[in-house]
Amino acid sequence: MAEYTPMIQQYLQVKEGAKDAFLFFRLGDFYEMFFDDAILASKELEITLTARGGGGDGKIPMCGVPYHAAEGYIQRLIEKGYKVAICEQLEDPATTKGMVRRDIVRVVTPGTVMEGKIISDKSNNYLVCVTESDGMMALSACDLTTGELYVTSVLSGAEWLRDEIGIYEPAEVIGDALLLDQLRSESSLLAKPVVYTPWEKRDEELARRQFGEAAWVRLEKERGRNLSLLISYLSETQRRSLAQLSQISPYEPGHYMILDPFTRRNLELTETVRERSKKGSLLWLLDRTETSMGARLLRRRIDKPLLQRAPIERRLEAVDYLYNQFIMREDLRLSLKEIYDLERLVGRIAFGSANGRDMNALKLSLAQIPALKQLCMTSGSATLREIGEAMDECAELREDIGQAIVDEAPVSVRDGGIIRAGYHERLDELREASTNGKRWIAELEAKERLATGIKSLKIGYNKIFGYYIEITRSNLAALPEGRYERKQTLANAERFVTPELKEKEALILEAQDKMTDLEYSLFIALRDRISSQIPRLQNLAEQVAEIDVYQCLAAVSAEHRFVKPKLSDGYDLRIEGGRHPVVEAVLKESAFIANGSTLAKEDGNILLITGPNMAGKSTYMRQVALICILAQIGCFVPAASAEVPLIDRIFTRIGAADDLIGGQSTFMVEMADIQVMTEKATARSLIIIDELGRGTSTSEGMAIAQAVIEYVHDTIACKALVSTHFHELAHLQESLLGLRNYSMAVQESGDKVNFLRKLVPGAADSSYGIYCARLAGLPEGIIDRAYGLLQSIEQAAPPGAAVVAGGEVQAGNVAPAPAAAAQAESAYKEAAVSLEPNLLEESSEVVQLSIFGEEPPRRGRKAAAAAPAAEDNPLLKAFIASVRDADLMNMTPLQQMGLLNDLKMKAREL
Ligand SMILES: Nc1ncnc2c1ncn2[C@@H]1O[C@H](COP(=O)(O)OP(=O)(O)OP(=O)(O)O)[C@@H](O)[C@H]1O
Repeated sequence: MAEYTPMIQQYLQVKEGAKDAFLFFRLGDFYEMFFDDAILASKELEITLTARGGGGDGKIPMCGVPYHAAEGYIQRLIEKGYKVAICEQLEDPATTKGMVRRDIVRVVTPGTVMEGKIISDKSNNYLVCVTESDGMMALSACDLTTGELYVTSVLSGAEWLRDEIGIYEPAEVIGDALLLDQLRSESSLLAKPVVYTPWEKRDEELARRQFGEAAWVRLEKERGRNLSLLISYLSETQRRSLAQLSQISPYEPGHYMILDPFTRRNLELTETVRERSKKGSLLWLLDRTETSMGARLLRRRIDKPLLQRAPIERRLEAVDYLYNQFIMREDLRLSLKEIYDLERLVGRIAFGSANGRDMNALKLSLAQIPALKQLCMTSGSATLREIGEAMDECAELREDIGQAIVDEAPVSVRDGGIIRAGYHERLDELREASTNGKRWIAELEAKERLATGIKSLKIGYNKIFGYYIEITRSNLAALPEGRYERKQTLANAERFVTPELKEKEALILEAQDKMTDLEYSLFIALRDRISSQIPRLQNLAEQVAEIDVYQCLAAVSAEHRFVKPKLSDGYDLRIEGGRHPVVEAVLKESAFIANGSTLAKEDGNILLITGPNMAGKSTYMRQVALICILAQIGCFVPAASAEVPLIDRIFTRIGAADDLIGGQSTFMVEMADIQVMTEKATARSLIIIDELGRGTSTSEGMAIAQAVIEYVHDTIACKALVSTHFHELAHLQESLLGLRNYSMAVQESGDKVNFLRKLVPGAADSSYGIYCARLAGLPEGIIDRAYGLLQSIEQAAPPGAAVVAGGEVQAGNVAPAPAAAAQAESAYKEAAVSLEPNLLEESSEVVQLSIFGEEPPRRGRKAAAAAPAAEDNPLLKAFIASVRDADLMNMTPLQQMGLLNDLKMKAREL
């Protein structure tokens, strides 16, 4: 094989260090890409693919982008989830003999990008690092644009890692390869695509230097290991100072409520299930923050409700005070409005990309601090006073910027015009020289016009020829011969110079060069001074964000008539007049029907909710969860009154969110989730299950539902809201002391059904499914046929077969007729005798149901009568034995399901 040219060899050598990234290889005014990089980049960026000789066999694919426009192309690749390594020329080609040295100066990755569309004002851009050793797992989450760095650890647990990552919604995850493989297989759970980068290298020395010895020694071992891995990755990709990462924020997972990704999505905390948009989410309702930092903090708080009483009370105290202080809220708002994104400004200062405008934005923001501080310190809230007292105004930084930078600073920091007059003596002198020179030139122009009598004579300037005297062709005849030296001929003019003019030009240009250099170095010195104060500015940013969140939560609470929740010491949850905050907000004025909730040891901690489709069951269950979350983030809650305990974890199985997961059946996902729930839920958890057991056949679904409810009741003993279409489960209220039947009331009038959205005691007895199907616009043909079939089933069943035959709700009768278990059972027995042959299979499944639990909910008489005597049939004997020996109480629902399936297969052979 022929040898590559030295340049291509250099390229290949550099590319070795950036195998998983596009290599932007600087060649003069372009960044070029070669080989496969070029082929892929030309597709992704829609730029022309060419080829060049470079030694080797055949031509090398190549494409490129101009260096001044590279930023846009890099952003596009990052948004598509790629990485870009930028390779610069490290020597000036003009002064270098032979090949210029080139090397990678930075690798831009989705988790480390500093600018562009991917960086949204109101959310963080996290790089997450995961590690595991000696049975401990650690996770750190770092946002380079704001300088936030969180780290935590637990005893190893795959679900924990999944839940924790779900909270950060990172753009990129790095760390132990094995962990990453696991996470990758679950990445459909995350809201946005993630780039995974296995990374094993650690640099503890660097990490110690970065965070300081004092902070380092306090870190738990696995956390330290994790951060030294993170720092090694950052230093290899960023290759510059990371002054914004000055403080580590370690936290204990046990201090926060746990919300798995399903639950966060089901409850629509930060985005809606269907559109995945912020609009319609809890965050959307709550976000009245005035600053970007406030918006991000609010989001973090929603993502991590607290589990400890004292900090919740502290937050509630501030919200409570501001709730009634409209004028104070307004004053705070006006001040906050003027504050720019301090965290991101600080990020840019540390990164070295801040310009004069950023400095001014910092100055203007700092100018608001004294007023903000004063408002807090004189407030009637202890929390706000504490924040106010701790606020460092950073006044000298504001003055420093004010003295140095002009009010209307240019975008570029290299072209001058950025430093204020009077700031630096030498700069003023140079400016004077340059201004004098320019004045001299203006005078020369006037003088020469007079001397030559050419009125259109003008003195111009361009970068190539410098200053020149320009005379139009028509006036050339009037110019005395030899007055100027000819320099350049244009189509309709001649350009001239004089030695005097060139002399002045040299002076002016020299002054200008020196001026821009000096301005640049003065600016950098200022930026460095500010950079050394980053931790102070970061603290301030945090305080501003916190104040912003309090005014925001108070404003929303006041506007939507929320009340202060009482945190109960014990176990009980009592909500009066609870509302779903978002559904209420989108419904027209006071159309939302409030409902209370009592989940208490004495009054029942499981609500089994039946009711027709569309009746408001899901809304109700979500509202209870949201009220708990709101209370634990330190916000008022949508209710007439609320006493809530500290919930350690919320599990939800609601609605259509699971349909989003590819590959697995809804039912299997539900079962797997319930399996996690049985393992992780504690007595302090809240479980919400919508339409439990819906993904399988009626009888099996019902069996599973009952088994799960019994397990929650007997073993976990936590609070639970369970909705079901299986009205037959109502009988559980008799055997389970802690379970209460409730239903969503409806009112029938004629052939119309009114959804009253009112939770009433007792079970419902109809699903009004066909009615809802009509509301959804199904063709009348289908609706009529369905009613016809329903009627034939009803006729098959004798009067009173409420379970099968539908409701007894009378017009004007709010509460549904109680479908008591005894009544339902006898109705079912009657119905089973006279069922159509094609419905017999259904009834035989009921028989299998009966062998499932120790206390069968009901038996189908017909099938029972047809059963052969066991002693005549060895198969039946074995069948009965496997039922008898099954240790139901020690089985997970999944195992129970397996058993049921087994029995079903055996039953077929009988
Ligand atoms: N308390 C309420 N007050 C007023 N409107 C409500 C209330 N609860 C629910 N709604 C409205 O009723 C609609 C249906 O509610 P929801 O989805 O909770 O019903 P559901 O009983 O869970 O139905 P399905 O069983 O079909 O899922 C909601 O979109 C909402 O607009």
